[in-house]
Amino acid sequence: MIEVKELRKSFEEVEVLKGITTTFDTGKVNLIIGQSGSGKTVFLKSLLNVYEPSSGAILFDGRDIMTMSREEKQGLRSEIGTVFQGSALFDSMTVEENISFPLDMFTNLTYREKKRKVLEVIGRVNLDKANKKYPSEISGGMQKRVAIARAIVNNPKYLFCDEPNSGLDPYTSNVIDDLLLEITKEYNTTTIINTHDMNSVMTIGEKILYLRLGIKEWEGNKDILATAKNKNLIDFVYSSELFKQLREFMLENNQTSLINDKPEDNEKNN
Ligand SMILES: Nc1ncnc2c1ncn2[C@@H]1O[C@H](COP(=O)(O)OP(=O)(O)OP(=O)(O)O)[C@@H](O)[C@H]1O
Repeated sequence: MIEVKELRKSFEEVEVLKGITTTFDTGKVNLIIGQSGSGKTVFLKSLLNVYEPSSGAILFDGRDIMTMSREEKQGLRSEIGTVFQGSALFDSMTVEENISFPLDMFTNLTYREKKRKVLEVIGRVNLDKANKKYPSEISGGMQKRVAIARAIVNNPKYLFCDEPNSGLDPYTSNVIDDLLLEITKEYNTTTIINTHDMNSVMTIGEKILYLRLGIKEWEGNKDILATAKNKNLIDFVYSSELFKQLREFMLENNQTSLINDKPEDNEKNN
């Protein structure tokens, strides 16, 4: 679980994050959404301590990153898996070598132990036939799966993904979404994903945090999204004609979720 309390981040005179308080539960997929410039990347980078927050608290299962020693931060770093935009793979390394990288960096495992773990996650993301290939020899969707395999190879407690669907076709995006949801359950990770993909929001958004101008404008989940009353949120999520019509259809048919779950009554800040 990650708890965020009154998080603020300024760059010189400009305050980008204006006191965000929220909780991300273990074993859940948490999505951060919002218009360009709303502060999603600064928020994610603050959680990862790439940016030092100006004030507030960020607790990783009770451990406040703001008061940790350098060694404690390094220890925490080994518990975090990341999937960044563009997959960020090493071009000169094979799929297998790319995936082994965090084990080489953060563990003292033997070659055989690393190999076993790498082959296990390669199987998990269905890349068995690609392990000796280089990133340039595989598709964008496969590269994303390599990045996900690399993020989970060291059994992280926390999984951070920045725009995991960017540049992918809708079918491949669904494959990646399904994989991230399954992995979150199997590895019991606290998963936090920055996304612009409204399909992801409606299918895997177990928790959705909507940022606007650096504040938490709304939080909820995919099941209560269609009935949310926050106008800014509605304008943002249902800005495309297709999603607008889908929302109207769902409301008319009293079906607030794409999946037939019962909506939970936990909408806040609407
Ligand atoms: N290193 C930085 N120094 C100064 N200002 C920054 C820095 N990084 C981001 N900002 C500012 O913070 C604001 C939020 O930027 P951020 O990148 O977090 O937006 P975003 O919601 O992730 O946008 P997008 O969806 O386009 O990626 C912007 O006004 C941006 O100019």
